[in-house]
Amino acid sequence: MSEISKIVPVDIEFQDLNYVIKGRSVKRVLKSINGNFYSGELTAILGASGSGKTTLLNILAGYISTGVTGSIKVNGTPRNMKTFHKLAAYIMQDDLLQPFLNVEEMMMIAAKLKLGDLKSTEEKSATVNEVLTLLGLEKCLGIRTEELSKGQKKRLSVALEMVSNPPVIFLDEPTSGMDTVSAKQCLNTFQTLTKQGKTVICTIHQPSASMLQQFDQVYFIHDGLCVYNGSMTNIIPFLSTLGYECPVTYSPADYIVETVQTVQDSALALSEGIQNGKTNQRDLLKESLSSLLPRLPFSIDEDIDVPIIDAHFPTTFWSQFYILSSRMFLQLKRNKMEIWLQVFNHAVATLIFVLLYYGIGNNADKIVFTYHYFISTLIFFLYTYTMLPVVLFPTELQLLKREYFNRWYDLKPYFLALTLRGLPLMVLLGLAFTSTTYVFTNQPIELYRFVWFSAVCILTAIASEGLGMTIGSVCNLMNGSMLASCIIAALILFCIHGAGYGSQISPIMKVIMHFSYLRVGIVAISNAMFRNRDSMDCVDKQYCYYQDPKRFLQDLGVDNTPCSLYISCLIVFVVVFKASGFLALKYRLTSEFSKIIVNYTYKVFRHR
Ligand SMILES: Nc1ncnc2c1ncn2[C@@H]1O[C@H](COP(=O)(O)OP(=O)(O)OP(=O)(O)O)[C@@H](O)[C@H]1O
Repeated sequence: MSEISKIVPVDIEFQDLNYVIKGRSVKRVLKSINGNFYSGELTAILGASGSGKTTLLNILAGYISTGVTGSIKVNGTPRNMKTFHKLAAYIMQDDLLQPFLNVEEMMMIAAKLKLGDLKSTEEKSATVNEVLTLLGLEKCLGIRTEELSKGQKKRLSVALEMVSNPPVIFLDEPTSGMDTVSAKQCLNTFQTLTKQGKTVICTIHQPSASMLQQFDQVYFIHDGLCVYNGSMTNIIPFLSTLGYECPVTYSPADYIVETVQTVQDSALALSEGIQNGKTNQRDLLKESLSSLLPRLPFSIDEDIDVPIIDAHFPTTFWSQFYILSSRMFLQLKRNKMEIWLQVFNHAVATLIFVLLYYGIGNNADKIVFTYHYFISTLIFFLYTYTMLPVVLFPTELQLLKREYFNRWYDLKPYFLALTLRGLPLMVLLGLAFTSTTYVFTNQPIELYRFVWFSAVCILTAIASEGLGMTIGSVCNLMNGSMLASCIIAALILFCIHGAGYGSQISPIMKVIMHFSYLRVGIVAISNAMFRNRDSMDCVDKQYCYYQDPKRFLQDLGVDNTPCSLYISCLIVFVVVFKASGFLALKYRLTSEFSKIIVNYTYKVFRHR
């Protein structure tokens, strides 16, 4: 028997399921609903927009847990999320696929991450081919994901999860945006999966009558209540018993949705008639066939066919890191546009800096301009590397969501791979920028000064990337851009405050200013570049105040602290911002983590 046809039947049952959102007002999205979804069946959750379909799917898949009460059972035993995660795959509505990779590469990466280190490459390749053939994608092997049609993309999303052969598949509106033919093809695919004994549950928005015939079970929701639960063929008799006659020209599904919205109290009547989902108007034949399949309780790990190596994941930390790094570097290599844009950005900036500050480096009359050059350089690195993740990370998050939620890998190896991905280009372009501008602005040709200067610039860039990642993880593009601009402005203000009047800066203000890593950077650069230096060139030596650059350092309020201390301080900033980026990402992706923070904050304020 082939790998993917070995399946354990999984039934899902939920009772008295409530979901309450506590925002500005309390909203009860699901109201004590009940239901049973069976293995080997294709189930649709239906209802008007805003009725609660996605919410129910999210709760059943375990994507939402805060604010949920009621019981969810898997094969008769209470759902254990740790085990259930290994049984189920969740394909979200706005699932994005990794760009710049072809179908075969995507599938092999999924296989490497999901099938673990215990299976050979040949075995993984065989599974990939089998899944692709099953989902009708065998001819798309070399096609890049962005060139696939909407239907092919959705099938690829399913194929990626199918690699580990999950017995339960949740899909949020898998046919939205497709024409009827593609939508029916997609549903045919899901029917094929149910024939292997899988439990396939999806939400569907406005399905055609012929599409509905493909479902074994339909579950209608209206305003958080279940208004029908059973087979399509039993809808009309059920409605009839409650006094609602569906006209012959009407699709029963449209009739239910319209009736509950337009006829007063009909939703309550239907909900009572179906006991809010407790009753299931199933086909008797299916019921008796389904009862023949043995159901195992899923309380122990041995029930699952996926090897578990790293407590929760099929592969070790370093395998995950290696696979993810390889994928990221392959994508970076193919994303020529991103590389060229960064090269262009640095080249234009270099040109502007050279034109603005050409040859001034040893000129005491122009020492203020030299200082401007240092500050502008830091601002360039701050701005570029903060804004890049703020702009790009919200999309990256969408890509990350499905893979992380479906337990392909842990966040730590992903974050490490992501951090290292941009580093070579950042260092290369950064050094090209600093060395060119350093030479053309005529700074002292002394290795240690150049090394300090470049080190501060690169560390500023890395810290800024961490800052940008933190903002990009918790904010969307618009809010993130605004927040980043405010933070950048504050960092610059604290950096340049009191320049020229250094002796007048109060000691407290000096301490506060060091919370801006830009300030730490500029102090480090000023020290490295102006201290222990020969007299600078002057046009008029008699009135050349800054001939000894030490005076300039005094006016800037820069004391004699060793440069290495400032570099250490910058490294601390790098660590803090990277850690905050990681925590922000975890907060965004893990509802449990968000819950811990919310509870902790609540406790702190309650005890005050
Ligand atoms: N985070 C949230 N905050 C406030 N209200 C929410 C939140 N999530 C969902 N809701 C509300 O819960 C209700 C159900 O939302 P849900 O997304 O489940 O509907 P749906 O039936 O899937 O709709 P659609 O077909 O348009 O996607 C809606 O009224 C929605 O406004």
